[in-house]
Amino acid sequence: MSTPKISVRDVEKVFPVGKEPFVALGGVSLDIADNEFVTVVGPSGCGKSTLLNILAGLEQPTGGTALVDGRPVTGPGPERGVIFQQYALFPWLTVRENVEFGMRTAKVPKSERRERAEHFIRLVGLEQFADALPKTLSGGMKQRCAIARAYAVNPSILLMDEPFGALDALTRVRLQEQLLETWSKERRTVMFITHDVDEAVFLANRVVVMAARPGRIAEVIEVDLPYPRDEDMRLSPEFGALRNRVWHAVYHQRQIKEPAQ
Ligand SMILES: Nc1ncnc2c1ncn2[C@@H]1O[C@H](COP(=O)(O)OP(=O)(O)OP(=O)(O)O)[C@@H](O)[C@H]1O
Repeated sequence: MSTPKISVRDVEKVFPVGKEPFVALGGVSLDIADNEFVTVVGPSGCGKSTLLNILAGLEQPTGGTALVDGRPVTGPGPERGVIFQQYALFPWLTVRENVEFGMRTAKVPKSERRERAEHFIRLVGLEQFADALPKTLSGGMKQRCAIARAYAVNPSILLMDEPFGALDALTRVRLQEQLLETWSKERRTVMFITHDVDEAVFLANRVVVMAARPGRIAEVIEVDLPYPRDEDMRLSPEFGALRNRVWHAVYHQRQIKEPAQ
C-alpha cells in the first residue's frame, strides 16, 4: 500500500486544566489517502478541532505522532491550507488581494499570482466581486473567497473546521456542491469537520465519527456513493441509510468513564 497522505498514530492531547489534566484526545489513529475527502463528526468537545489543529501544526500532540507525506508535522506549512468557520479575510483588502495574499507570502511571482487568483476567483464564482471589499459581501461569498485563497496557494491538503457552520441552509448546500465541484477539478486531500450529519455524508469518501471523554474515534463509515453527488442523491434511500447510520453513531454513544486519578 502507498504511504498515506496523512497518518495520525496514537495521538494524545492532554491540556493542563486546573488540578487535573484534561484528556482532549486519548490515542487517536487515522490514515487518510491522497485525494481522499474525509469528514469528521462528533459531539461538542470530542476533540475534532484539536485533531485538526495538530495536523495544521497549530498545536503539538502530547503523545503519538501526526505525519504528512510520511514526515512529522512540526508547524504550519504551505502544503496544508486551513479554513475556519470565521472567514479570516483581511477587511482592508479586496477579494483579489485577499486571494493573492497567501501566494505573496509563498513568494509566487506577480504575473502568476494574478493568473492563479483569476482562475480560483472564477472557480468559486466571485469574478463579479474581484474588486469588492469583504464588508460588501455576504457570508457565503466571504467563505467562497476564503476557499479560493486556500486553493490558490496550491496546498495538497485542505483542513476545514466547520467552514459552512455560520451559513444559512441554502447557501450551505450550494457551497457543498461547489466545494465538491472544485475538489473534483483540483484534487486535494480534505479533512472537513462538521456538526451536520447530512453534510458529512454528502461530501465524504469516509465519515469519521468521534466520541468524547476521552476524545477518540468511535467509528469510521465508508460512503460508497458515486461522485458527482447532487440533490437527487441526497433524497435517495442509500443516502438516507448512510445518514441514519452516522446519526446513530453520533447520538447513541456510550460514555467511557475515565479512570479516577
Ligand atoms: N487550550 C485548551 N486548554 C484547555 N482545554 C482545551 C483547550 N483547547 C481545547 N480544550 C478542551 O478540549 C476538548 C476538545 O476541544 P475541541 O475544540 O477539539 O472539541 P470539538 O470537538 O472541536 O468541539 P466543538 O464541536 O464544540 O467545536 C474540549 O473539552 C475543550 O474544552
